[in-house]
Amino acid sequence: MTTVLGMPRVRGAATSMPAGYEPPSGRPPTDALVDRFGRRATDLRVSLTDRCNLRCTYCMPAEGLPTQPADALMTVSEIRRLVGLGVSRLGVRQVRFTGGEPLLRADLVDIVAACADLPDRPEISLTTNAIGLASRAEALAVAGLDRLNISLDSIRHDSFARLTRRPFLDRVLQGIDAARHAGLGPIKINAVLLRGVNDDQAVELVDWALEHGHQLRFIEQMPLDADHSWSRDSFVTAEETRRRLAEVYELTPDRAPRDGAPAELWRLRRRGTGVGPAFSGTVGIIASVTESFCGDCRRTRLTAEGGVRNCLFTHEETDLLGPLRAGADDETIARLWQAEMWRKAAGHGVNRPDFVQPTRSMSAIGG
Ligand SMILES: Nc1nc2c(ncn2[C@@H]2O[C@H](COP(=O)(O)OP(=O)(O)OP(=O)(O)O)[C@@H](O)[C@H]2O)c(=O)[nH]1
Ligand SMILES: C[S@@+](CC[C@H](N)C(=O)[O-])C[C@H]1O[C@@H](n2cnc3c(N)ncnc32)[C@H](O)[C@@H]1O
Ligand code: SF4
Ligand code: SF4
Repeated sequence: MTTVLGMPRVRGAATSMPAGYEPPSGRPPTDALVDRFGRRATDLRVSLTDRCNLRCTYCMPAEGLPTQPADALMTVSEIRRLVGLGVSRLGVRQVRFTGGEPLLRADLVDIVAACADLPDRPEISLTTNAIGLASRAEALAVAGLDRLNISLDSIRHDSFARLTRRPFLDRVLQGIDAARHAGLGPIKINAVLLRGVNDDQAVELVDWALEHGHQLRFIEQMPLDADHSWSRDSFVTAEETRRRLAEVYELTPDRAPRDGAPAELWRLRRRGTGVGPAFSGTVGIIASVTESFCGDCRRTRLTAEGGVRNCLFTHEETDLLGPLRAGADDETIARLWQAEMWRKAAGHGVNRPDFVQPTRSMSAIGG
């Protein structure tokens, strides 16, 4: 077992610790965003809004959710201050903007530019549903966006509309094209498979992605939907996804170091004897539930209202925006941020019998 800061590093079995291990209490011992299990958060995910123009069934309810008033959201300068503090004092190296739908922020280009202009500029990425990206991809690239991940669960109009409850597939595809033309590729495409809706479409999604030069990642559905419709017995597991792909492709694990990434990469080779297109490439599988990667977690999150969350599944947050608006200095804010990360749990606990879903759902947390 490797140790960081003299503490055991959690690997693999994310929710269990070595017998007898007592995590230390008290204050974190360095200026980084460390937790009691020796993990160091260098990857900051910033939610820019809790609003969205889709209603994906695994995320939001059909009628939407109450949203925060505009003045409760972090402004461009507040985002720059917190991201800057994370980068200059707390070891953050990567920043990802998410939501809700980050493209709904009219000032998204300004937010990206403000963070790209920081000393020790972090890598800047975006996770989006791509609606409205067609007209903004170029400006985002010029502002300093390094890369982006786009969510797309089906390339069939009927399934897309059923999953997202909106008929906007063409707009998403236009957004993806525009991003590629703006030089924002290679683009990662995130797809959640839902039983009875698109679980029969894994291979066609892979074929489409390979044909267009995108990297597709299948994501296990997590119990973070507002409708609480997730069921342990029916979500599509990584294992099942691999089985479906194996009917058409030979899958071998990619040997590149995973380096804390949620996606496990698999190399694909189409089976057959020269019949059909000879596609090959990689596919990612994000097995958040059945093969969790919490032991290597490098994440810290800011909600759109400036609260720190140490995990997607935590039930608690520490407000940073309130103190910032009240005039707190960088030292005070950094200590609050560190204290929240210090109490991060070993893992998400979804597989434990006493698991309780967080009150906030994915769009409100920032996925
Ligand atoms: N378990 C877990 N899953 C997460 C977390 N953050 C995001 N996800 C899931 O991972 C999926 C992919 O996230 P992305 O926003 O594309 O980011 P990423 O895959 O971490 O980013 P890359 O650096 O591009 O690999 C999301 O759709 C979520 O379902 C997290 O902190 N924990
Ligand atoms: C919450 S969305 C926010 C960004 C943007 N609206 C989008 O959809 O890309 C971020 C990611 O979370 C994923 N997501 C949402 N709910 C999820 C759930 N219950 N389980 C797994 N992934 C989920 C989406 O598929 C998307 O890739
Ligand atoms: S997954 Fe993204 S696009 Fe879909 S409802 Fe949630 S926030 Fe909106
Ligand atoms: S569930 Fe929590 S601990 Fe696990 S990878 Fe996600 S944020 Fe990290």
